[in-house]
Amino acid sequence: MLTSQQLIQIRRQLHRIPELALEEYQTQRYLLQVIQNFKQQYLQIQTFPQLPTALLVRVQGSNPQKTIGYRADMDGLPIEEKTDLPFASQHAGQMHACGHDFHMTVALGILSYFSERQPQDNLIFFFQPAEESKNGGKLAYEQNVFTGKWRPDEFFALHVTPDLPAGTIGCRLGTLFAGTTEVNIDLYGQDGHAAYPQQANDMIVAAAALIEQIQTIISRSIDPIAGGVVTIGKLEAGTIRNAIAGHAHLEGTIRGLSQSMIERIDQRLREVTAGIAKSFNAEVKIQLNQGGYWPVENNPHLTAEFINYMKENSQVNYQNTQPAMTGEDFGYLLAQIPGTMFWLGVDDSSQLHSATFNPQESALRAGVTAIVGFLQAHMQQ
Ligand SMILES: CC(=O)N[C@@H](CCC[C@H](N)C(=O)O)C(=O)O
Repeated sequence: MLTSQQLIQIRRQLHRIPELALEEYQTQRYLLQVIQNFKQQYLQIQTFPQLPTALLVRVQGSNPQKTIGYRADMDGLPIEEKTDLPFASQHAGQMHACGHDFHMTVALGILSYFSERQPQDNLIFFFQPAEESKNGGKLAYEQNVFTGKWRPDEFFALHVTPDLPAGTIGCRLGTLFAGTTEVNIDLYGQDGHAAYPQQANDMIVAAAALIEQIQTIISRSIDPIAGGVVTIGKLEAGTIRNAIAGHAHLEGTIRGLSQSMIERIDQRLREVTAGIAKSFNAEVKIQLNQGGYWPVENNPHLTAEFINYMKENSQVNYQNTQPAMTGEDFGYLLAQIPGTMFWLGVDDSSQLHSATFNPQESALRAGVTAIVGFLQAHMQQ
């Protein structure tokens, strides 16, 4: 079984080599290298030409009643790391700023344990590409990655959170994470000289008006108790100070804790964008894409069992958590296969997706121990 020091070394190596969605080749090679050092007797490894960076590892159970899936996402983010850590990202402009290096390391820790102590039930570890964008979970499901003996009956996964003490497990019955819609908007007007605005149609001004209007969707169009989010995270327009921009491109994300909330916000965003396009005499192209980012709905039965185990185990620090507006394409997988998503605390003052995110590595061992314990107890149910 991997020692605490080995877990830290693995996490640091993964942290050095973040790769973007569907480009996780080096990450996959490294995972395979680590797994080759485990006892192979009960293991089977599968890769897929249709989703080449994905990786499935199956552990044959001794007396299987079911097949339990455990998923860890693999991709990093297009963020330039600013931590100054000795093991900081070696890939310019890319960073494991969402803790997927932790997710993979904890999965390897659990896998190493069960490679040496054959589990009663079968286990399937799904190392999933493309969680941050391009919905790798949905792609895997639709491309029949989980067929025959590779289909789990249940699925579990964690996400790290800087908001809980290191090693704390957090979870809740019901909805854990929001569903999200990816937003792409292009506004087209007339470019021209900065000195002659009357002869042009300025898309920077139109984009500014649109962004202001978008802020009214949450404050004026939806039930404040229900909650929702629209964030425009990227705006591109113009080339130089003395030219009027004829094109603006906006990217953002919508979040809601229910499908109906997401649809309501989607609809208002379309209406507001059409209104701005009309008032600025602009052409507009709007693309709203939910993909696999469905609300993460925990299965009542499995999640109650998970929470009870964590609460009753004196070695585990457990906290009930509120629903979060983060998204996850594990929501899509949980809509197909029952299961539970939960948090692992990593105690940091920087948030997820921050260039200074620096999770506490003591959470690795605590996470492995808590999850191995739960899986063992769950197999005896
Ligand atoms: C945990 C986390 O941060 N997940 C991502 C999921 C991406 C959602 C989707 N691509 C979008 O941008 O809407 C998140 O941003 O919450």
